[in-house]
Amino acid sequence: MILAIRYVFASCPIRIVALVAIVLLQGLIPALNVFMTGQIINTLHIPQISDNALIVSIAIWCISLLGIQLMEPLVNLVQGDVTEISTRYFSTSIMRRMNESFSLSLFDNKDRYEQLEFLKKEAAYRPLNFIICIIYLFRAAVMAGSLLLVLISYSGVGAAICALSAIPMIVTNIRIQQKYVEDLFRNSKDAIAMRYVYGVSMDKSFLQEIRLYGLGEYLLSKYNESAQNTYNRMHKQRVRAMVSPIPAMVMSLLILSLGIFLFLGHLRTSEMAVGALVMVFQSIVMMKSHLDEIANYGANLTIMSRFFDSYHSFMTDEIEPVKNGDGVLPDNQPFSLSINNLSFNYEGRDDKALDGVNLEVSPGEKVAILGDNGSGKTTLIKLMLRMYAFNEGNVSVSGIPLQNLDIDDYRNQIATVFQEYGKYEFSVGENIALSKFEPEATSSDIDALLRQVSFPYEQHKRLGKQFGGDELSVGQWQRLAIARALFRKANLFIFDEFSSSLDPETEQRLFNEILSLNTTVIAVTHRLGNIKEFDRIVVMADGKVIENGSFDSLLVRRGKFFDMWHAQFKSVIAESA
Ligand SMILES: Nc1ncnc2c1ncn2[C@@H]1O[C@H](COP(=O)(O)OP(=O)(O)OP(=O)(O)O)[C@@H](O)[C@H]1O
Repeated sequence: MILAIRYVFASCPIRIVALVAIVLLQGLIPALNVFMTGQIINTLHIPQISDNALIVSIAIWCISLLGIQLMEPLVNLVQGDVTEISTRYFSTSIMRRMNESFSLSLFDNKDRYEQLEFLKKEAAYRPLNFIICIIYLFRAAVMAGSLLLVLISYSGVGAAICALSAIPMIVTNIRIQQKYVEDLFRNSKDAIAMRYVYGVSMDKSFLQEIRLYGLGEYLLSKYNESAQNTYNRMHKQRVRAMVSPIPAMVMSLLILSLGIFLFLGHLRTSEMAVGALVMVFQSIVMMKSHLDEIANYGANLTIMSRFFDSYHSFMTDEIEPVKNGDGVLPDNQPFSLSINNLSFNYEGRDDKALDGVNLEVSPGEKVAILGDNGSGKTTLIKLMLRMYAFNEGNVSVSGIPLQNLDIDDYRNQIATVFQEYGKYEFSVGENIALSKFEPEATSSDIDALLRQVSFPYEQHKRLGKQFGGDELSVGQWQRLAIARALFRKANLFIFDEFSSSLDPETEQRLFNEILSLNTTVIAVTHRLGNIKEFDRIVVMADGKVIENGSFDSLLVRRGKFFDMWHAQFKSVIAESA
């Protein structure tokens, strides 16, 4: 809880102090109003009281009433600002923390992945709930406290016992909420399944298959199954939440009755106006209702603290295994690569994705990497890009060990088209130049690239239906990803299945253009149409390099590459034979 308050306070300290002050005032005004009611009733019975004193008391009573009405919109105003600033603070802190990470390891650790999903989902509303809850709790505490003070002036012991009557309910509510959180956590597997299936049934990329295979009912039944599990467990929990506070309620009521009894005893022996007696009862009822609020909000806060625990651990734990170095590579010189005995297995997996890989690439060389699915091609690329830490073998770039390089500087000199490239629903130009795109300036470089990849829209065209823009075909998105890579003046080009959705003509042309670049090129590909144009071909299987040589030398060898070539060009070879 302290942690949560600390983080929320750090998000906008000045406004929070202002909010606390306003809420404090808001909490005190009703007690002032009640107190003034008592004063007015009491003074009415004093014969020598002047009209002026009565008018002052009534004026204060009226002002306090006006205060009660005015405070609410003021609290809403400041509270609204605080919640928005605070929500932005948490979301941007999480985004910044993500940016601090160099690698992809976050997503391979099961616990971290779940934590990220949790934070992603909850960051949008948990700080907001917490602030509202804690403000209401604070206000209820101030209101109850100030009413208690009013009551103490009539009977200290009676007031104390009335206040104590809230304790059984506070304890019981907190216990119930803790149990609720545990159950919710146990439910989270079903909750994740529900969210996933719901997401799939609304996701455009699944829609064709859902229609074609008639998956709608199947998804519905999967959703219902998880929803039913959740319902069964949570319903039991809700029934328990309804029944289990009854003993605490009875006990609270008994303690309260004792307090009232003491009050009555005290009031019977003192000279008190009937009106003041009514006021005391009204104060007890109001205090009781605020004490109940404290019990509810206090219990709700225990649910929310899980978000802040998780946030704290995400923000402070050592989660990045890749260490940055300070080595800088010279500009405008194609990189060479030297990979020695490199082995790697993903977190949580015993089998090796890479197993003793050796590979030398000279500056400016064009190398194609081939291999069956799952043979380790993409993993090798990811390791070259420093997306994972490794501790078996080594990789050097232009003579400098990878782990000694400044990662940002190194990556700035590399252009890549990933197998899973980004489809940014920004403008066409932004998709190419990303952070360097200036909407006001039309860059001739971007226009030239759009022509180079034969892209049909101009650079200011907005993309993405949800932003009122156009939708692209898969191949058009891929052309944009290629243009994005070509925009960088890189010393190493890495392409992982970059042409899978291109039409043959565009593929042929872009392949040739890329191969004519004065830079080192490494291309993972399954398409062998242009393979002859590469200086060298590397074939991988089971995480190992099994063949490495020129096109002609590998054909002569009659190994895996020979089989691949024949499998792809069987009919052409047969015709020409
Ligand atoms: N993030 C990951 N976590 C765990 N295992 C992974 C991960 N990514 C890949 N693997 C495993 O590593 C092995 C190599 O995968 P990789 O993606 O490098 O193959 P690939 O040769 O690029 O395959 P493809 O031709 O299908 O793209 C596979 O067994 C795969 O299951």
